[in-house]
Amino acid sequence: MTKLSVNINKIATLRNARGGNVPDLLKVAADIENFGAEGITIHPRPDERHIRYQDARDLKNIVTTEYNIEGNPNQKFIDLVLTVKPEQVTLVPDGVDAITSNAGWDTLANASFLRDVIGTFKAANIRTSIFVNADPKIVAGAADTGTDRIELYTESYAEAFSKGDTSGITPFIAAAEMATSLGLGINAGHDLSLDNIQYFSEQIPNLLEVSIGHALICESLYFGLDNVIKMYLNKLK
Ligand SMILES: CC(=O)[C@@H](O)[C@H](O)COP(=O)(O)O
Ligand SMILES: NCC(=O)COP(=O)(O)O
Repeated sequence: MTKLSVNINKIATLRNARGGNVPDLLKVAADIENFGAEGITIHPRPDERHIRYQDARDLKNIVTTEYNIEGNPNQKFIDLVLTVKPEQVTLVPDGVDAITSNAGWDTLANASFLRDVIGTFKAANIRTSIFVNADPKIVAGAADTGTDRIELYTESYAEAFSKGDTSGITPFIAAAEMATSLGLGINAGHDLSLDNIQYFSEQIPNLLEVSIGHALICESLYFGLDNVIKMYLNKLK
């Protein structure tokens, strides 16, 4: 059974566009859970262009499912996560000026840094995940850091799938098999959508969780949040 965690960055983007509190991020998060989502994901970025650090703290009192905070582990992010204590933290190596996440960790080159950060979060009883490309060597490097899970960076799969090419799944199957053989849990995310999610979840063994934001909010413009969440849950059965 694969859990659906809804990334609510785009709700914060919409709210910030007018400077007020519409839509109310906390109410939307609670509604998303009531509609059936099994987790809430946020990705506070240093410029707070969507999720603000205060949002991350406020959501702690609202989220009753699984709370997942993603981000690049600079000291401010580490302090935030240790204060909020979500169920899961996902480490993403995003540049400050990147428009969105655009790479997974090189777990070999950053082994000692990642080991330290993972150790800090695990000592606080927070489950850890590392965002990685679908590469068995990189997955093996992630296992060496002591992380609980990896998050497979699915952009390349989504891009190929949108052109009718399902062979983009092949490296993800190899990476997932490596993860399972090393005892790592498997999450996935980035550019997953109603179009590509079912094939991905059917092909990837032991997929524990997907986090989906951009496409899910876009699809909700046409079908409504409640319907879209149920459509995802149906495809993940
Ligand atoms: C980690 C990841 O894959 C991202 O998709 C992410 O959390 C989205 O971030 P933005 O909403 O800032 O594009
Ligand atoms: N971890 C991926 C995520 O939270 C959402 O990514 P996207 O669906 O906004 O591309």
